[in-house]
Formats: sequence, structure tokens, C-alpha cells
Amino acid sequence: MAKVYIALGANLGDPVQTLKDALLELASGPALQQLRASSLYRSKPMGPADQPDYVNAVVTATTELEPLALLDYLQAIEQQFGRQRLRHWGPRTLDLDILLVDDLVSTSERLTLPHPGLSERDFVVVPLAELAPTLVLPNGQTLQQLKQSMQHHDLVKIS
Ligand SMILES: CC1(C)Nc2nc(N)[nH]c(=O)c2N=C1O
Repeated sequence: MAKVYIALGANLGDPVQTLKDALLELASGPALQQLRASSLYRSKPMGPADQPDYVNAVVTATTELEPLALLDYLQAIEQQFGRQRLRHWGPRTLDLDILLVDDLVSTSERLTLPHPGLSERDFVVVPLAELAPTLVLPNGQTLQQLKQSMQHHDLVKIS
């Protein structure tokens, strides 16, 4: 069994409702157990600014699925929510990104762990630190060190 951390993000349609529905989907499906969710946060887009603000959250859970099977499961849920990604770093209906699987460090065509954007995304680090304040990343860095080292966008806690 593995302990996983998954980032959720949305900025099309009704992102708050989308994340709430996605959290219900993740909690009710067979793949994840002991699911815990962070608060929801609103933030300005990182990257192209000509798009709506994002709503982000992070969940932690345990799973029997291997990483690529978990990726398949999450991508199926993204499709279920009508995943639209019109351009790279453009607006999207729902993103489900695997951040961490235990202390696994691996790079493959489909999946890099830990998520390569983790350390520079406050919209990931802040909710992650809410869930796991004492987390130590596979490279030995603590989440608190990471959180202190990054400038904070205007992350606003929604719920
Ligand atoms: C386009 C890019 C990099 N910017 C983002 N910016 C924010 N604030 N939140 C996201 O989830 C997000 N996702 C992305 O993929």
C-alpha cells in the first residue's frame, strides 16, 4: 500500500463546485482509502495571465494501485469532468496531478515523481503543508523550508 498526495486544480466553469464534486468522486471510488482533503484555495494563474483565477486543493490517501494505474484512474476522472485543455498552460476544467507516492523518485514518459512543479507552486505547497506540515520530501527538504523559501502569490483560502 502506498501513501499518495494528489493536487487538484480548475479554472473553467464553476471551479469550486468542480473541485467539490471531484473530491466526492475520489472519496467514493474504489481506488483511494483514508482520503483527507485540504481547504480550497483561490489563486492567480501561474503562467499565461489571460485566464480565470484557479481553485486548488490537495488530497492525501492510501492506495493499492501502482503509480501508472493511479495515473490512468485520475486521467479517466479528468475526462469524466470534460477535461478541456485548449493550450499548454491554458485554462482547464479539472487537473488531477500526482505529487508524491511515498518516497518514490522516478522519471518516465508518462509520470515524473515527485511532480516536477511541486517546489515552485505555492498553490500546491500551501495546501500540501496544511495536510502534512511535517512532510519531508524525498530529497530531504522539509515542506516548511519549501514554504518559507517561496514568495506567496495571493492565495486565498476559500473553505
Ligand atoms: C497553467 C498552470 C501552470 N497554472 C496554474 N496556476 C494556478 N494558480 N493553479 C493551477 O492549478 C495552475 N495549473 C497550471 O497548469
